[in-house]
Amino acid sequence: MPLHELARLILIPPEKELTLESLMGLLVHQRVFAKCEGGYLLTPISEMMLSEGANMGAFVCFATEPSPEQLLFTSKWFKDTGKGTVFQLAHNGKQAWEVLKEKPELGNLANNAMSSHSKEFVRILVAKYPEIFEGINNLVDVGGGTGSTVKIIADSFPNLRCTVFDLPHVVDNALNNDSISVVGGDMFDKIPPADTILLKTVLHDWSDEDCIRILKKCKEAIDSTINNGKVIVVEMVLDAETDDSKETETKLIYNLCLLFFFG
Ligand SMILES: C[S@@+](CC[C@H](N)C(=O)[O-])C[C@H]1O[C@@H](n2cnc3c(N)ncnc32)[C@H](O)[C@@H]1O
Repeated sequence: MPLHELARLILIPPEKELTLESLMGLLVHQRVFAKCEGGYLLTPISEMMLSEGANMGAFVCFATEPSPEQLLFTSKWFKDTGKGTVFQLAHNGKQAWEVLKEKPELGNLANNAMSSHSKEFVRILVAKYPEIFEGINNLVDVGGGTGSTVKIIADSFPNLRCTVFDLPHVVDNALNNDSISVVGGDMFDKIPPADTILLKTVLHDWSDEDCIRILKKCKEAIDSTINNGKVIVVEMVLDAETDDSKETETKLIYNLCLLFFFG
């Protein structure tokens, strides 16, 4: 795409086109775009930010909000011997989930980031590892956000009854349809009963002690009369066909986000 066309599409006034060109130069240097004779091309990095597929753009928006200067706390955090996260240091000790509740616009960014992650990675999960879901009747996706993950699972396995379980203000925005139940609550109190519990990109947010508390609640939720009950833990899905640089960038963006929000 030529520069002037790009400027026109993203509503940059002509007097700022020169600055846009400098910015594009920097982004070309960082391999976010490539330069060709007629203008600029997408690279594997910018392809990841297209709205279809693994839209890491939503992740970048989340990781750089509410304000980049908070990243300055990272240096302080490394030197600090306290137990909190970078995010807590920048927010008077409050945990990320509390602040996401208090600031709905930031909460929406977080939910969109997770949802875009799910759309790509759960699609790979159900296509490449269908055996994980075979033989199960009902599944609760704990910390399932607004339900993108269970939607893909329910569409792929129509006989499976799926529930999305998350904090009440999060599931308020969840998809609600015949194949999916929506339950609001706190996983540290009680998880709805099921024969299978899914924890996708949830445990990494918590300390070892908290993970043990969550896993004990999962065990309580699985009916003891079922002998094939299970907990499925998904942290990272790798697709053998995925371009190496894409995979590296995905991990980088993801890990930066984790470092900042969850320590
Ligand atoms: C990193 S997100 C993962 C979302 C989703 N599993 C996914 O992969 O798209 C973690 C989720 O845990 C939820 N969560 C945090 N504390 C929770 C709690 N005490 N009980 C239930 N869900 C909680 C958050 O609201 C958020 O949706």
